[in-house]
Amino acid sequence: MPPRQDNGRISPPASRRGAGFRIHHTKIRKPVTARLYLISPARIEHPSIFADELRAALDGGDVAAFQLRLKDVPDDEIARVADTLRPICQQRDTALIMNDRPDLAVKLDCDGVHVGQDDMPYAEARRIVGPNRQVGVTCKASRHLAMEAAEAGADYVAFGAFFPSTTKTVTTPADIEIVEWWSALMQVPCVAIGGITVENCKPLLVAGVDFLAVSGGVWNYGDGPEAAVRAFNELFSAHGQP
Ligand SMILES: Cc1ncc(COP(=O)(O)OP(=O)(O)O)c(N)n1
Ligand SMILES: Cc1nc(C(=O)O)sc1CCOP(=O)(O)O
Ligand SMILES: [Mg+2]
Repeated sequence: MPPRQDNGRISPPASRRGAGFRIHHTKIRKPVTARLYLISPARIEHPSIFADELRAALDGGDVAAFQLRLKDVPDDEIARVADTLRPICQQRDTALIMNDRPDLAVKLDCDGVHVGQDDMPYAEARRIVGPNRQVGVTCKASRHLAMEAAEAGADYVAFGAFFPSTTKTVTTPADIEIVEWWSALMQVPCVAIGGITVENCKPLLVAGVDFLAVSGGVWNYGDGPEAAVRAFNELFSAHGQP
């Protein structure tokens, strides 16, 4: 059976989902309208409690990717969290992306890895994860870094930070114009990150962003994560309509 093509996303056949180590991984492809790329909190103390929050968030609507971004956490703890959250992501065709660590992306059967400029070069990450997993690269506010990453084969480039973030203090300010420029010229999808909320994201949609990477704007949303995901998706649909 050929893979199902659905709004720019290719899903594995149902018969191959959740059946041990996967050959086909959920892909991040250029979408027709913007999509959400959810970033985890930096610490998850109780995986089973967070699993309920993630389920609720994903019940709010479409989420293209969920990045496990645990900082200063031992590998065995990352493994425990990934093992708890992987089936939730797989069930909903949400790509599970490991932050910083291509080795763990492979070991923990994630769909891809995100690497920053201080983590390792794109080529090294690709060598470790192989051709079937996604590799995304932080390009801050640099056209040059983004062109280099896309040329090298990155599955997406990430620009930011567009707004002040309460999740990460040291960030490079990025201008929305870089998204306008990228989306007008390039086919490789671009992700915007940094302090993005339901309230402030509209200019990024107008600029043609492919994915909004959001942490605080979902987990700290007044009405809860499910309502945040629903509100983002309503904005995406409204923006996609003529
Ligand atoms: C989608 C996405 N974009 C950018 C980043 C930032 O990555 P990096 O610069 O490596 O910083 P840390 O996340 O490792 O603190 C990201 N994680 N995801
Ligand atoms: C992980 C990260 N990287 C950034 C960058 O600018 O590269 S901003 C950021 C934090 C994202 O969380 P929030 O949506 O809560 O601001
Ligand atoms: Mg990093």
